[in-house]
Amino acid sequence: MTTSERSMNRPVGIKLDPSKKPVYLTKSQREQLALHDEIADQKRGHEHLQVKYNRPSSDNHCSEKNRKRERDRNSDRDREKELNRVRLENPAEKELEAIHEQYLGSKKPKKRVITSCAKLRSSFDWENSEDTSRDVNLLYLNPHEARPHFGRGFFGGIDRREQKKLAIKNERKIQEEIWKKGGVEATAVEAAALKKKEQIADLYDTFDMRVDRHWTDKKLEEMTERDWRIFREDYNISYKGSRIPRPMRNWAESALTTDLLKAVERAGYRKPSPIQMASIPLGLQQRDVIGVAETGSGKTAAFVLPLLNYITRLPPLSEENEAEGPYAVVMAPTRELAQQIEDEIVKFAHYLGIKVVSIVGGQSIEEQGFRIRQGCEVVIATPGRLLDCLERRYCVLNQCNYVVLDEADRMIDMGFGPQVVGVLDAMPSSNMKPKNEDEKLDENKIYRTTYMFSATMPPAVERLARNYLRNPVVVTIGTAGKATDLITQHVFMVKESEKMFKLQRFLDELGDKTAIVFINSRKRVDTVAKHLDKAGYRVTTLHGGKSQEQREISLEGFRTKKYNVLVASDVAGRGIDIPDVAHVINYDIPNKLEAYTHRIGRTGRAGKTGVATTFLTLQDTEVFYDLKQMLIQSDSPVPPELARHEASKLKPGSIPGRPPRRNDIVFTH
Ligand SMILES: Nc1ncnc2c1ncn2[C@@H]1O[C@H](COP(=O)(O)OP(=O)(O)OP(=O)(O)O)[C@@H](O)[C@H]1O
Repeated sequence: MTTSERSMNRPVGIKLDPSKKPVYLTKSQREQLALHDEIADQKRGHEHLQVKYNRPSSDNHCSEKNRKRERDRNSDRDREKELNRVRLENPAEKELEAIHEQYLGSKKPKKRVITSCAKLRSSFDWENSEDTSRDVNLLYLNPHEARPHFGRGFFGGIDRREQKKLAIKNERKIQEEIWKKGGVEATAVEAAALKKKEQIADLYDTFDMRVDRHWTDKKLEEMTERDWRIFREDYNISYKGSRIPRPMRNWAESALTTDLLKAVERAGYRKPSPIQMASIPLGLQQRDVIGVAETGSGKTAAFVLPLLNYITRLPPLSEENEAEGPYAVVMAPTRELAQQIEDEIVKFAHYLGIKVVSIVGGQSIEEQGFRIRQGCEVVIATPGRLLDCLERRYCVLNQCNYVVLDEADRMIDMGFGPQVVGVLDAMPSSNMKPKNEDEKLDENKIYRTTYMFSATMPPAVERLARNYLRNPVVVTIGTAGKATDLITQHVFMVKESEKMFKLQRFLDELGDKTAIVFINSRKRVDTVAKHLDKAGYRVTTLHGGKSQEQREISLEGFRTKKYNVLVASDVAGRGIDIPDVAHVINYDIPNKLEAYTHRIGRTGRAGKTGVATTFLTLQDTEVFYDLKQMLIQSDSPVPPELARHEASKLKPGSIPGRPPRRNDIVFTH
């Protein structure tokens, strides 16, 4: 290009005349000049190309248009930059800009931050038509279409059975092609794996996605994951733990021995209760279990049956090993409960011919020691007395690998924690399960199995469990700590002086039914019982201040309905199973709500309904909050005096005058 040609196209304001002296150009003028020349060159080149190929193709035409647009945009941007620069050289403009920046923020473009996510995001610049996967895989060729199959057991109209089958068919085809191309043959393992997958896919034909049958109509092998989920929901069973075996749906499906199943039938237990369904299979696999279920829901059989099943696996006691102690130990907080568990074990061990000994306070320790040394498979004990026996060497636990802590929280609450730990430490530790929860247990090996059961599980028990249980499974039926829905709860706000009169009114309505009246202190138990006795009621008492013999006579008299009112302290609050108690009356409310749950649980047992009445005074503020929550939770009426009392609105231990937190502040205009 000649100089004259160039000068003709110069931008306005920059004129060059070669005949005149050289002109000084500023930097910006030089830049402008260079840009102009560059644009002119490109334009010419393009015109040249167009002439060469005569007519531009539509694509070329498009891209040329785009390029032109891009060039225009660039020159606009340059012009704007230049204008800004000139403007900012002016001090007044500079000041204006600074003020603008101060109040309205900088106009400078923000640097774009590329997040790590954005870096990884891939963008494909190929088109659908370029996708080659459809040549190889039929699945892509015929993408699955949703068809109107609603109401026929398919999810969202998708026939998963067909989908699964097609997927495995294609997988086999592709795999075979790969083998063919590579000139190799499938190994037996690979072929078997493919075949197995096909078989699994075929199974979809018979069940799984179909919801036409309820789980109760299905055989065990037909149960799908979904059925098991519904089953657990139906019985309110929830688990916490790993590698959990399936619950049992009925006795026939359990792995209990025939003798035990016969004993279950003999006891009249037609169907297992939810806690039994969930925890018996766990016990049979020697898993450690923490079982939390409502009062009267059959927890005793839930630990007794796996315990007896375990004993049947061991050699019968002989002269050689009977001095080594029992095979299993059950600990319970009270003597009455220990004796009740003994009865339950004897009931289920009917066809096994095993010996059970109970070791509780109030009886001769020497005699108890003698009975153990004579040989027994199971010992039921209160922790204090058992530790005493162990320390005096009346008995040893050299071959005991099965331990049950019934009402574990109560034992800790009563201060028996050290004794429980002492007994656990006296057991052989060589058979503890591996700490690693992924390690599979050897079915033929004997491990130490620990069971903990209660209707309530406060944190102190969880601490004990952490130290002595290995990878336990926590089985909860319903809501932990909640009273069973079979009990109708009433709470009355009364004055202390009104209690006796009101109690008598309730007892008058009993007829031939039975009632337990709970009172917080032994002394008051005796006083109230005396009063009722004088008034002509058939009353007996039970508390820790009575001799063992008196306690047994009282309980037996109440069981046989010789007496229809039992006035008792908390000794009778836990575990005691007396059928058909119609009414539980809390003459005094216990100072902990867990005790309340257990006390009222003496009624409404084994599927029967019951009534619980509680007298509350204005001095019992300690439990107001928890009691109100409990009543609300179980849809029971809350007396208005309790509902509006300040103590029922604030959890004990929380600070009423706490300054409001940031989130609590409400701004008003
Ligand atoms: N599967 C069953 N079928 C029928 N009755 C049962 C079944 N399981 C337990 N029972 C009966 O239910 C009653 C309560 O059982 P159990 O004493 O074991 O309850 P629990 O859960 O231990 O109660 P608590 O928490 O008060 O100790 C007992 O009389 C028992 O015989």
